[in-house]
Amino acid sequence: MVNHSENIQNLVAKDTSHVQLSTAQLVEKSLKRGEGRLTETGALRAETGKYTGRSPKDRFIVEDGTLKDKVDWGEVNQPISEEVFDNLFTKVIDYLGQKEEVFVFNGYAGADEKTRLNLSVVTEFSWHSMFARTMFIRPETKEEALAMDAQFTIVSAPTFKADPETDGTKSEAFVIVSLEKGIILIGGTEYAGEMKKSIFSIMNYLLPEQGVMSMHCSANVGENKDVALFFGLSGTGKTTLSADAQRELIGDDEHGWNEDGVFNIEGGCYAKTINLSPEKEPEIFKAIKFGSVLENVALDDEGKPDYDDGSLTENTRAAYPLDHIDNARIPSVAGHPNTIIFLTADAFGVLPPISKLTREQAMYHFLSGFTSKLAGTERGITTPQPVFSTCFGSPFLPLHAKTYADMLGGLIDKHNVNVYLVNTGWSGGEYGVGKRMDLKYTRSMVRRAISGELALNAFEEDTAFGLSIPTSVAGVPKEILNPRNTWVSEEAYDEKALKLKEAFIENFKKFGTESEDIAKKGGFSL
Ligand SMILES: Nc1ncnc2c1ncn2[C@@H]1O[C@H](COP(=O)(O)OP(=O)(O)O)[C@@H](O)[C@H]1O
Ligand SMILES: C=C(OP(=O)(O)O)C(=O)O
Ligand SMILES: [Mn+2]
Repeated sequence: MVNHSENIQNLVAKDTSHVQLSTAQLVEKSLKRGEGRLTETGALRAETGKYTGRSPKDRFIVEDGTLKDKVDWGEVNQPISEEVFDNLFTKVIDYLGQKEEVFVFNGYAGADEKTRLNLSVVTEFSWHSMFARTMFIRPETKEEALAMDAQFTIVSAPTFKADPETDGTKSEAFVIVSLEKGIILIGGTEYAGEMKKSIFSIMNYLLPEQGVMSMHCSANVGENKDVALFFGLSGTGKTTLSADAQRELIGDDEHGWNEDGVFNIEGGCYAKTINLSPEKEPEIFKAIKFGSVLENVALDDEGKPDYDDGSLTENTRAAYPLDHIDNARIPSVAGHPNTIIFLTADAFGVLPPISKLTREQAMYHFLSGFTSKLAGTERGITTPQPVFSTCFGSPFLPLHAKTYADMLGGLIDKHNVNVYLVNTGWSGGEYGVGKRMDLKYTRSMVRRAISGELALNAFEEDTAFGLSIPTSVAGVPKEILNPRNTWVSEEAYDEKALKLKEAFIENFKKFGTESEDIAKKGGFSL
């Protein structure tokens, strides 16, 4: 029998383990160990080698007895046996035990104290500890951190490579969650995003059990306490659109919604930095300074980042604590949302840039989760891949999609929320022909949706999907509002739109006959 907690405690208690180092100490350590370099604004920059995005095929959940019926097993939540887990756990602990030093960060997931999770993150790399310190919620004092009892522990050993033949993994990399033991074991990959997204997956398991909705969305709040949520799969614009000088940022990626309102799960943001510019995304650009971590961003000899350089990956990243954003709300808690925006990056270029959804359409589109996987975010994705990612976050959902959809439906009704579908993807033709929607237009549309101004406008129904498209939006050229007008050929548009509609219908079959009603009311039945 492996005593997991004793093993972890012994590792943490070693003289050579650094527990709860300050940001300055972690930066110094990282530089001394040759893990990274400083940028001209004092950010720490690291490269992650072969793995520059998440590796979903290497992600597993231990099939413990008590979980069998709860987890939605399949391609996303791949089962792995306790035996395989224990064997790898022992190897990884031994491996880390032989290292000259390891790093430990203790903190929280969840800004709501009633449901927050105590975390411990044990890492081989100093810069990974810095990432954890940046992304999770920091205890106020070191004493508080040292006194914590972890409910979940991440053990990360990126230079430990599994042997699929003997270790029972699919490759050298693995991200294995044991919900029962409260352990996440990561090896073979240096991409830091695995750590934050595995904790998110766990919160998506734990929060619904406590009656709290968990969501893959960003959130911000305006002067009038009007809260907006932006759901979307990776790269669709959650981080970019939630950073808005006119509104307080609650968080950029992971939130809970309880009887008091919404709260952030994290303490930091994780922005994509490809083509980042101070003109288009000033808040994010300014947030990258001492205390931030850059991943796979090109750096010249003088330490100046070149954000246009995607030679290491399209998925270049910046992690920064929430307080690097001027108008961040800390603690990151706010009231109930008035507006929900579903972000989709439609690579076919057929969905309107903004449309207002009825309650039924909202349920249908939430369950469908149509969007694209964008280049670099997952291993092997180099061009946008259309995908149905249920709840706009299927890679992170351990439970059945209906659990989340039912909760959201109930909350939308109770709080009378306006829901919009926003296409941040292609316009004027599909990927390769048209171009990505102009960010400044998306921002204008989103601002007007949130202010309530848009709901008062006149709408027309689109021919393909029955969506309500506003006939005008201040600051946005009229002709881009209905995508049919932006294509060179209307026939070509109609053909592509019909294909997408058929794909929607086909995809929805997986939700079974009990969901037929949702499809019918959402306007998607044959
Ligand atoms: N119309 C648009 N809306 C939102 N983002 C856009 C748009 N056009 C281009 N982008 C770019 O797409 C990326 C969106 O990424 P990000 O906001 O980090 O997504 P997420 O947080 O959902 O993963 C950014 O690099 C942003 O500059
Ligand atoms: C970190 C990620 O999420 P996002 O792009 O949604 O910020 C990810 O998908 O690896
Ligand atoms: Mn993001």
